[in-house]
Amino acid sequence: MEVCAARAPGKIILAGEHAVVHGSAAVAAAIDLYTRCSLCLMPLADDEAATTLELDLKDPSLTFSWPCGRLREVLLTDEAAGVREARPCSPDRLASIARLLEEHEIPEAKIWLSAGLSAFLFLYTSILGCRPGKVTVSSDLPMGSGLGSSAAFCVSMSGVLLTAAGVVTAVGGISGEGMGWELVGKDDLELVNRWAFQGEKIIHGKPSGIDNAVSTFGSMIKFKKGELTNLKSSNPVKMLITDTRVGRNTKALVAGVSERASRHSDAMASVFNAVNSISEEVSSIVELAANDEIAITSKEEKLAELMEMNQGLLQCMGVSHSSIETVLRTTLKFNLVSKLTGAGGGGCVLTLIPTMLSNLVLEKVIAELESHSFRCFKVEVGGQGLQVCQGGCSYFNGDVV
Ligand SMILES: Nc1ncnc2c1ncn2[C@@H]1O[C@H](COP(=O)(O)OP(=O)(O)OP(=O)(O)O)[C@@H](O)[C@H]1O
Ligand SMILES: C[C@@](O)(CCO)CC(=O)[O-]
Ligand SMILES: [Mg+2]
Repeated sequence: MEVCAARAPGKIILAGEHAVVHGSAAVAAAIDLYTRCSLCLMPLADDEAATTLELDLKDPSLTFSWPCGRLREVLLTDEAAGVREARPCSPDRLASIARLLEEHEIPEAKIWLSAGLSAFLFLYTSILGCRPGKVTVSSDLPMGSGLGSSAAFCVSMSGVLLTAAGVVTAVGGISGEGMGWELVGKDDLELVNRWAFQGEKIIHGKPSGIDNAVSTFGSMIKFKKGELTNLKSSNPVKMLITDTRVGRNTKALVAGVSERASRHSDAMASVFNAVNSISEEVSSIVELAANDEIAITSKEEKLAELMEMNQGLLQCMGVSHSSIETVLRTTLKFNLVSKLTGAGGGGCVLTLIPTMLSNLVLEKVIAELESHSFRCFKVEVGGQGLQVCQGGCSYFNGDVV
């Protein structure tokens, strides 16, 4: 029984969501909340009826299983057809995957999982064929809330599958972490990113690629038309994340913005253009070195103003929500600026935490936000991207320990 695992981080978008789908620049950073996938490859048995592909989702505690013979029959495939180039999921293959999912009773309240399950079946069978195995997924990220849960799912899944296929290899441990997680070389990361993007297309419809890129490569990045620039943030950027717990779906929100853009093409082109300028300015500001209190405060004031402007333009795109407006009003009472992050329509909101803000005030802000039944997270911004744990990693109940 071969065992390997991968973990990939969620993300925040500091500026540029939605506009990035239409060619504007955006700025995003990895956060220290992860999705972890582990894989046990089972030996091939003579009795095919006995072999299955199993997916165990720890959150929300559901298990799915497909007989390998049934996968072969419906997908008309056995061997994976070369994994060094990521292939898109054809409409025929997506229809076959939908048939396989229909054979499962997905609870009505969890029907939103179908997109993730489709991406899983596509990635698994494309990379490993119809081999028997058990994949376990657990995540720190709220799903469908703007923190890139779909991208972290596709990146960690692609990472573990490509590691098992022997085409991605670990290059060394992470200092200070004795958990067996290792980094991955640049070319391997590029390959994982291309596969994860194909998975994101199944979940998002028309992703820009920013979420899978920041989850794969980590750090803080500027992203424009598929081009990625690493940003060296010279001072820590502190953000509070508030999850409004209002569920929404990125695919529908992205489609809604595109429809508005086709109804008002000139006006929306100006909106996207303004967002592009905001993202360019945000990316230069985060790289500015500020060495004293005055310089740090001035840098933070500029960032806050740009976030406020970006939020106004997201309202123009039609992706704000009354719950987001409540967060904005609440934090403004403490002179703090917030903007939605990710696709909006509910989900998560970012609040810039100035370096000089006292912990006492921050705790008051959190208490007031939580009195609205929102959930707050303090996160580290700009950390590592994909990490893997190859062979030899101890495996316990789906967690790498
Ligand atoms: N751990 C997971 N297990 C199974 N499916 C998942 C998991 N994480 C994400 N998904 C799939 O991704 C979908 C959520 O993706 P969606 O793009 O709508 O939100 P998000 O990625 O959290 O937010 P954003 O795209 O705005 O950053 C879920 O409905 C599910 O289908
Ligand atoms: C809304 C969006 O811009 C970001 C979602 O995190 C979609 C995308 O870029 O794929
Ligand atoms: Mg997503």
